Amino acid sequence: MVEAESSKEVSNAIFSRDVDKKREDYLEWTDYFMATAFLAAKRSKDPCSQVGACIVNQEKRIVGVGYNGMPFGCSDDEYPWKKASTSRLETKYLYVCHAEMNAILNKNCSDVKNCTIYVALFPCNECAKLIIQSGISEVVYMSDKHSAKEETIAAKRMFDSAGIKYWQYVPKRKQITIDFTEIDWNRMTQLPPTPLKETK
Ligand SMILES: Nc1ccn([C@H]2C[C@H](O)[C@@H](COP(=O)(O)O)O2)c(=O)n1
Ligand SMILES: [Zn+2]
Repeated sequence: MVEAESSKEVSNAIFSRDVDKKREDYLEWTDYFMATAFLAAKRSKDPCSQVGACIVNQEKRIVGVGYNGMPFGCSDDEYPWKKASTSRLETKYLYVCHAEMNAILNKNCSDVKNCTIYVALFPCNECAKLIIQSGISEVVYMSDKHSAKEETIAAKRMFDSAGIKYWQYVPKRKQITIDFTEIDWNRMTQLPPTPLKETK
């Protein structure tokens, strides 16, 4: 009996310590903004590459989000998603709007001057032009897998000339899980609620 009481006290102490103190494993700003870009990418219908972008102002407010997709009025059920065909007109490349372009065009403020764009893939030359002309001053990217392509080399050349800072994001964690059921978890135990017993 005495033993049971004391172990209860110990567990209460652990739980109260965990819920009384500030959380330590919260998302840092860069992780949050890059994760927002990755979440947006989940909307993409592109079967090969889902790219997302998130524009953030100097007050750390998200002012635009986008992902790669077909333009308005151009049905993503009708336009091609193929990478290669005998005719380029039958590939996605002539039609798809890049994530960066959509994020800039989706902006919810008058301009994106001095903003930072978080993007899953290093911008291509066409998006680099849009980024520069829109006044964005910093690019944070996750992957540079197309670094040898002319589009990427040209993009970097233009960023260097225009004084746009760019740097590769190295995630602190490999994965971020979004679990919609978590909100109903027990605050003290961090466990899912015990399933209700079936009543006869
Ligand atoms: N920075 C980028 C690079 C590419 N995209 C889009 C354009 C296409 O939908 C897809 C690339 O297709 P893949 O050649 O990998 O089959 O990604 C973008 O939005 N932003
Ligand atoms: Zn692009």
